[in-house]
Amino acid sequence: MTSTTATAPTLEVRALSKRYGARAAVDALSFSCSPGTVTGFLGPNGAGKSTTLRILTGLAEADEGMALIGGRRYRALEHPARTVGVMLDARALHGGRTGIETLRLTARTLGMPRDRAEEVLETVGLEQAATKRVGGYSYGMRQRLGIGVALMGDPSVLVLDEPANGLDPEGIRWMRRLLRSFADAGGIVLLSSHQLREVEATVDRLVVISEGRLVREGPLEELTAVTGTRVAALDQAALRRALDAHGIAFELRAGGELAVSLAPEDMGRLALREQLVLTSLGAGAGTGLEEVFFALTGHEEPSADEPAPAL
Ligand SMILES: Nc1ncnc2c1ncn2[C@@H]1O[C@H](COP(=O)(O)OP(=O)(O)OP(=O)(O)O)[C@@H](O)[C@H]1O
Repeated sequence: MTSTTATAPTLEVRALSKRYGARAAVDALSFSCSPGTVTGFLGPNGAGKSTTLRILTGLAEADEGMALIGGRRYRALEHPARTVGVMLDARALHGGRTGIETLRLTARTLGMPRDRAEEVLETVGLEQAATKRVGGYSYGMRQRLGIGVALMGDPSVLVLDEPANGLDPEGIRWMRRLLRSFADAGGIVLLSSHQLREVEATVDRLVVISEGRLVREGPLEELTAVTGTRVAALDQAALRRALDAHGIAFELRAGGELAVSLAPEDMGRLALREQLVLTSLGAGAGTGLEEVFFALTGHEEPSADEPAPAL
């Protein structure tokens, strides 16, 4: 989105449902994205991300509810491809055309000036590969070209399905800068991923789904905030009684520790007062990131000393 483009309309998914046979791919899903934001649409494989994005971009019909851009369905937009830039599958690009041919064809289809293709080629960093056939592109190069096709009509909304797939760390940094400046100019970005780590540095909001349903929606910092304390005592029963007596909420966590809604310092004070011998005490009982991870993987978040998944 260029700085001269009018502010983006809001993107809104309202009570959206879609069934395939007996199975609900999307189940009463609602969320929204405002101009100026990059939203990560996260969920494990089969969660319903692609189905939602396909309905949003007019490629599938909802059974119930709706997906709206500026209050309208994609197909009811005056200039859909110039309002919403879409990349659902970069592998679908025609392998026999060169990069520049692909962009020129898209420019012509969308009624954009011919030199827009060169401009976009530069934006996506494919000048060196302009005359090479797309069939010979790496997956990461195809992703760049796919993002170029999405940007062609100078849209105010970008919808990208797994755009980080196949990008190397430099490619991910490039994408982050591109999407950030798009949003800073007032655009909306909605991008899907099945890996929080992959998009953590790129997005500023998360919409997390699992089995077609919303798990969490909100700012990244809020959803990944580390709060509370992990604690264990020599006498766990006495620790639980003390917490109960003070009306302090706790949950049992892996390894027998308790996740307590207190700052570590306050937990330490309480233990001193109650004469409890603590065997472990640490910040980060977590609620946000753990739930996000659990929704994505069905497992708890790896501890800090386990290596994070590679980018
Ligand atoms: N055309 C279809 N026909 C039948 N079932 C489908 C179809 N499209 C999706 N599904 C099913 O709907 C559910 C959601 O799939 P969807 O592709 O939307 O999930 P996803 O979150 O995008 O997953 P992935 O990350 O694997 O692409 C899955 O169980 C999938 O098998």
